[in-house]
Amino acid sequence: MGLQDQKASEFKRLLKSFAFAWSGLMHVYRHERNFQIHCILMVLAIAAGFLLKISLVEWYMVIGAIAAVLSLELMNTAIERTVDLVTEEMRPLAKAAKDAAAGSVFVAAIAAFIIGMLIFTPKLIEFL
Ligand SMILES: Nc1ncnc2c1ncn2[C@@H]1O[C@H](COP(=O)(O)OP(=O)(O)OP(=O)(O)O)[C@@H](O)[C@H]1O
Repeated sequence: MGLQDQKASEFKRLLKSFAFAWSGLMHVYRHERNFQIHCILMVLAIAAGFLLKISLVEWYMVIGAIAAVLSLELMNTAIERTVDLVTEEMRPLAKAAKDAAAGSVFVAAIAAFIIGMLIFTPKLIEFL
C-alpha cells in the first residue's frame, strides 16, 4: 500500500470513528430523557449567553460546564448499558456501579447550576 493509500485509509478510519461517536450520541439522545433535558438546558444557556453578552471567560465556564454534564450523561448511559449486559439480576455491585455513575452526573449538574447562577443572575437582573 502506497503512502497516499495509507493516508486515505487512515482518513476513512477517522471518519468512521466520528460516525460511531455520532451514533452513540444519537442513541443516548433517543433513549435517555435526562440527556434530552440537558440538551434543552444547553440550548437555553447558549441563547442566554448571546442575549446577555457574557464575556469570553464566562463562555469558557459555560461551555466547560455543558461539556462536563453531557459527557458524564453519555458515560452514565455507557455504564448502565454495560451493567445490563453483564447481569439482568438485581445485584449490589450492579447497583453500586449504576448509582456511582448517576452520582457523577449529579455532581457535574450541581456545579453547572452554580456556574450558571453565578454568571447569569447578575446579568439577568441588570437586563430586566
Ligand atoms: N442489576 C441491578 N442490580 C441492582 N440494582 C439495580 C440494577 N439495575 C438497576 N438497579 C438500580 O435500580 C435503580 C433504578 O435503576 P434503572 O437503571 O432502572 O433506572 P435509572 O437509574 O433511573 O436510569 P435510567 O432511567 O436512565 O435507565 C437504581 O438505583 C439502580 O442502581
